[in-house]
Amino acid sequence: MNKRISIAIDGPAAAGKSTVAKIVAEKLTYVYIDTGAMYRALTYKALQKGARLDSEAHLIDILNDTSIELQPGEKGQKVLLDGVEVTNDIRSSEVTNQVSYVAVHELVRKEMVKRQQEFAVDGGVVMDGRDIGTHVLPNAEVKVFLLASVEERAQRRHTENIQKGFPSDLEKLKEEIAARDKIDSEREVAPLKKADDAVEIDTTSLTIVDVVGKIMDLALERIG
Ligand SMILES: Nc1ncnc2c1ncn2[C@@H]1O[C@H](COP(=O)(O)OP(=O)(O)O)[C@@H](O)[C@H]1O
Ligand SMILES: Nc1ccn([C@@H]2O[C@H](COP(=O)(O)OP(=O)(O)O)[C@@H](O)[C@H]2O)c(=O)n1
Repeated sequence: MNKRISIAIDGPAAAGKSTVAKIVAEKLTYVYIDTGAMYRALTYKALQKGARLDSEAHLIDILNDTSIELQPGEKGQKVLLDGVEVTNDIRSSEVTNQVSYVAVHELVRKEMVKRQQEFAVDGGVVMDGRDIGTHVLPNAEVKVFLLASVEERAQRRHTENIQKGFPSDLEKLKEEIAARDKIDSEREVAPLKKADDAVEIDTTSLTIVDVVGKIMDLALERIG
């Protein structure tokens, strides 16, 4: 049997990480793990409980009492929070605009990283996030850092919102994406950063098929 490797895909908001990670995982029959969904699920629960998002102690208490499951579903990955599906709820703009404040806390990250590493223990995973190549899977055989201009990323989310029938304001999206990138890149613990050994791919003028092709080439080289 071929070696089952780990593939880490990091990058800023709306760079295309989850889209290509999902396709690469399908092609290789690997498990896809969306780590952003885990931070989103915790944020959703904390907001429901009226928790202060600047209170690390409160958030870690909530997380220690929370189960987050990621399951393959018909339309991509399903997210279960304490056994209840929240796949769509965690994509609300309220969660999107608050999640980076939850993700700054060291103890929260430590627990999330532990859970993520457990998912990946047997290899055969494609994991996307912000700190996968640098902290979660530092020994991943393939590390990719996806980039695109903020204008392109906002336009992609805008098109996606319109296709889904959601209200969408391109200028506001641009500001929100830039604000989230800033918090994610400037936080002290495991900031968004390209791992030294990651391959950078600027997707601004690439199609999804192009990006998947480049990652598959890297993966197949390592799988042998
Ligand atoms: N290379 C690409 N070219 C055009 N659109 C893309 C590309 N990659 C992803 N997209 C689209 O951009 C949007 C954001 O992608 P997504 O995978 O959700 O980003 P991320 O996981 O990095 O936040 C989606 O609507 C997706 O279909
Ligand atoms: N490994 C990760 C994944 C996400 N996150 C946080 O979770 C947020 C949401 O991640 P996401 O991947 O769902 O974001 P999108 O780019 O898909 O909108 C990010 O903006 C980060 O604040 C993180 O800190 N570390």
